[in-house]
Amino acid sequence: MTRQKLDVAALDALGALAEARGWRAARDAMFRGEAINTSERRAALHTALRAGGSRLPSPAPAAVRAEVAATLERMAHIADAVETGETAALGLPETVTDVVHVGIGGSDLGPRLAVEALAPYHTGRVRCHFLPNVDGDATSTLMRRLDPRRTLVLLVSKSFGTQETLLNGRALRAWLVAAHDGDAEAAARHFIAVSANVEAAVAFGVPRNHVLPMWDWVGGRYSLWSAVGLVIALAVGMPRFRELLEGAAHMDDHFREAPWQDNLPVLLALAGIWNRNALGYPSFAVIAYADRLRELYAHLQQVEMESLGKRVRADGGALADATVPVLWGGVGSNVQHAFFQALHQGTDVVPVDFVGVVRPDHALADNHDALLANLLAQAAALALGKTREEALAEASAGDAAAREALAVQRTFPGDRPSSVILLDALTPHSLGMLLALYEHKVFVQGCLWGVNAFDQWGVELGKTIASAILPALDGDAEAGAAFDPSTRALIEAIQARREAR
Ligand SMILES: O=P(O)(O)OC[C@H]1O[C@H](O)[C@H](O)[C@@H](O)[C@@H]1O
Repeated sequence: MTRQKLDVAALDALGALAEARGWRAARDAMFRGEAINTSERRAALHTALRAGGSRLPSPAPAAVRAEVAATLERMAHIADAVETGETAALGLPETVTDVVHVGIGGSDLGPRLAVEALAPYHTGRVRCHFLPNVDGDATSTLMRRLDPRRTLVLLVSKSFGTQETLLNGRALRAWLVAAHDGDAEAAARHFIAVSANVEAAVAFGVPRNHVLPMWDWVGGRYSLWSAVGLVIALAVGMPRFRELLEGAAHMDDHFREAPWQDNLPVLLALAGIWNRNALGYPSFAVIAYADRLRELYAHLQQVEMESLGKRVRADGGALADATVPVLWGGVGSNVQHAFFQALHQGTDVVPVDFVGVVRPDHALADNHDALLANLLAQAAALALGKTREEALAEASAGDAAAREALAVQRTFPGDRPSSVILLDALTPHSLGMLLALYEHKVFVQGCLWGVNAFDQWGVELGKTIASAILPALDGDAEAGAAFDPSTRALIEAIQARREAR
């Protein structure tokens, strides 16, 4: 259900634009596995990861499908072993009570969202913990709280070169080696790695048969469907993980079959393009009225902003239009009591996607009705607003001038766009559909803007500078001298305060 500021003529014009830009041919090229990520000369075949759940024949290369099936089998062995307590047979610790998933960005956000969203489906065999950040606070807290002998560590990194993940991995390795009285081989049994860089994982010390592959044709932010999602399978069991894949595959089928007029990802994409380029709205909010989807907006920040945060076209040419709006969000109804004031009466219009769930997984019907009523009310209030006359009719106290002044404060402009996405229930299947919906929305927008939605060069520069800063922070004066005056001053300030302790 949408309340977008688009009339039929505008929608038709946008649809015609999508057709002229060849969105269908581009989509088919993606599903076939053509190298549509041109700057890295790679395919973007995340859809092949879930093709087993599709009703349509998969156009992905047979070799890709075979690797996907084989990896799913390996994941199933591990998940089943954890569920039945027969881990020792796979060379894993005899008892596993806790799983620590170490990974950041795409190797964190999607899996973490899914594990939280599917809480009612958890088998209860293991507790899952996530360690994305390099901040040692969380790492040391986990090492204090968990029993190393019963902990399984998943090192998840497509590149196996990510600083945060490797530092946390090394800290956990030292913790496990100490718990095994210096026996590195015994400690290695506690690790499983997921990476496209298998050799680096082996060099780190993960036994080769504990390394699950991913591939250069899966982008990090599209990777929860791969072995990167092993933690999901450990939390909910492999059959539920396959239901998640199936849900995504059903959205893939819809995306492949439906004409643009009925195609949900295309329609979401067109509404977004209209809001950004025709109406000039600089941001866009995703508000889930479901606590278990509290990380949805964070996952979508990466899916949308890393994919479409580009300032040149895929061919290097200049862009005609602005691209991705700033995506932000939170959980309703909490955020109504925080930032909704600005959404209703602020000077910037912020289009909103409201995501709700019709049937809850609990028996507190009154709570759930109130939750849904709030969702519906906010979408209506944004759209309809309140006129000055209505506000004036409500203002009873004071003289005419005071009532008039109050009425102005209490006027809502309305005419603020939103879409409402309702899931029948929050299940592995519907979650899969929801996440694939946004993936394909991004694909269509990338196609219309002419940008490569599958690379992310913009994250490199900061990483390079951080590596260069490390020796300077450690006191290498020569390294420090190479930086700009602000960075130099900050390094010196940090050093001075360290010495002052
Ligand atoms: O999975 P990894 O190779 O460790 O990468 C983790 C993340 O790091 C990078 O900075 C990229 O911006 C992300 O797209 C990626 O998901």
